[in-house]
Amino acid sequence: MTSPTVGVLALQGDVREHLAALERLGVATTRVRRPEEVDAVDALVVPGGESTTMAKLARTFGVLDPLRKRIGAGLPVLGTCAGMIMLADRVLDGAAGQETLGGIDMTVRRNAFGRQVDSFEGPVEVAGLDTPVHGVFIRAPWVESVGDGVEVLARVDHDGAPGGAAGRIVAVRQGCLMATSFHPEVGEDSRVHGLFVDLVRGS
Ligand SMILES: NC(=O)CC[C@H](N)C(=O)O
Repeated sequence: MTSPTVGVLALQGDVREHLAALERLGVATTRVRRPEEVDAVDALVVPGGESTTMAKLARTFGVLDPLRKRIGAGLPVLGTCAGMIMLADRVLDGAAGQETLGGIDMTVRRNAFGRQVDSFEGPVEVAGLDTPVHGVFIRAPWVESVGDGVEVLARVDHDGAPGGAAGRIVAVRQGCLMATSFHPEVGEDSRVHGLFVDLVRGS
């Protein structure tokens, strides 16, 4: 796919920052809020925000099931922070009855980095990038466990230092689904979005 249109799920969260990051890469973008808009995109970003609110709004706006269907049919999706939770097949410490879109065979722990350190920043080495990105973690989840088909792209130590093999999983990929615990849309560095756009173009 040479010139894909990438949608940003625009129910709640930091939609504008994702649109800006994609536009810096020269990608055509659009906001997705209604069922007919779900069908109009070649790929989707699910932003950071609040996953329980986002899931409820997705149900209310009638896009939860259409999105699940498209993800099942191979729609490439990047989820960041709350968006990572939305892409998880299993959630720990979720709200009662919390729904997700699912798609990535992983168990995500919501608000995992704890209340004291619930926001921190630091360098994150991401597979496929030459130098670390500046990771911004805001009440971030981590990935507790992944299935066999899931590639781990990044880990950090609990305190936010680069984690190596022992660190917590903060970025993953399964097929054309990608998720990060941190917010790559904050700041001017669009390289994580670039990795996603490469996936979209290759799909
Ligand atoms: N910055 C974020 O997206 C935070 C995610 C939030 N803690 C949630 O559970 O949805």
